[in-house]
Amino acid sequence: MSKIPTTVITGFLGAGKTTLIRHLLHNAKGRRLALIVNEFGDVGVDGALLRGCNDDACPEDDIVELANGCICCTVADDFLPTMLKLLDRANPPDHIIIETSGLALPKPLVKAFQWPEIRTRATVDGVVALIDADAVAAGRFATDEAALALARAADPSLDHDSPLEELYEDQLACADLVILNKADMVDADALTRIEGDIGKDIRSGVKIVRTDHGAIDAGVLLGLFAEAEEDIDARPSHHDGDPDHDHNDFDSFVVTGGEIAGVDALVQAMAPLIEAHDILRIKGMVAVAGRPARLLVQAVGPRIQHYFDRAWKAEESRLSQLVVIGQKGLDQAAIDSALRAAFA
Ligand SMILES: Nc1nc2c(ncn2[C@@H]2O[C@H](COP(=O)(O)OP(=O)(O)OP(=O)(O)O)[C@@H](O)[C@H]2O)c(=O)[nH]1
Repeated sequence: MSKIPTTVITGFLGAGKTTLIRHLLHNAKGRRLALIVNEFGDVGVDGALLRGCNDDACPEDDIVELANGCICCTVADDFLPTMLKLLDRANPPDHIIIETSGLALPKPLVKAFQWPEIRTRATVDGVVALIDADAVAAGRFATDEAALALARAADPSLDHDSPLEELYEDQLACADLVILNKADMVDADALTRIEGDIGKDIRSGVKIVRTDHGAIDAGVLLGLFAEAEEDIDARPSHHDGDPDHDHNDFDSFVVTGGEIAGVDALVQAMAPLIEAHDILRIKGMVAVAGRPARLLVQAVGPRIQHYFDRAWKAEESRLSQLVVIGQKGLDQAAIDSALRAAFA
């Protein structure tokens, strides 16, 4: 029996993993893909985004959400049963894609493929690290010293050895392919510089590909034949031998309410909050008073994006839910009450 290839997509919060997977679904060239989406927090924004694309190429039933934060901590309870269910299907997928939560260390997940029940039936075709060129160019979780020096000057509290940077380096060190995404937002010189920096953190032979909105050919992304679970020891990690890893350094919570008064009110509430607190990511689905469509909200660092993705369905209640993810110690009460100012 041949093993089902699985691609693990890592990448820091907001790097563009969901966007890349949407592109892949639209360009799967006849491959039957199943997706395992590891949400951070229990509001399935990425799963909803993938399902919400209203396209035949999106395999509604083949999108499985893991909502327990970190795959590596819930391997036995959550990840393994989910994998086995996919593998046991009468008509199993041709390829499985795993979107990690954006705060996940890749290595423990790859290790899960060594479990006897999985090892004989699935293999890690490749670990893909998606890098947010815009964020790295701005010196956020960059190894680039010039950018980092600039960021340091702007922010004396920036810690070079922060878990953010370790996570970034771990994702690169485990990768079989690096995708430098958001290439549209950064000039050519900066891209070349970032590639040089990334080159120091990746294993030899690993290629870097530039993308805009994750637009990469399925033939480049899938079929790397890495069998990553077999050579896991060749992939260094800051957390080798460390059973207690770092996701405890992050906080996440959900702000839930009814309708918001308007899009501007929400943006006005969010922008100063992101600046004042250690917020890495805000995303969610929002009901806007008087509007039949659902508003998707995405903030990555200081950039806030929003668009109406589809009409609310009759059976859905018009609830607004925003997931806030940040460094440990977020002032949840202050953030919650400031966001609530936007509600109708
Ligand atoms: N300009 C630009 N924006 C992008 C690109 N790729 C993604 N984005 C935007 O960046 C935001 C985050 O993208 P997502 O695909 O949700 O990122 P993610 O990695 O899945 O995020 P998490 O799951 O929260 O970690 C969205 O607003 C995207 O529209 C790109 O190449 N260029």
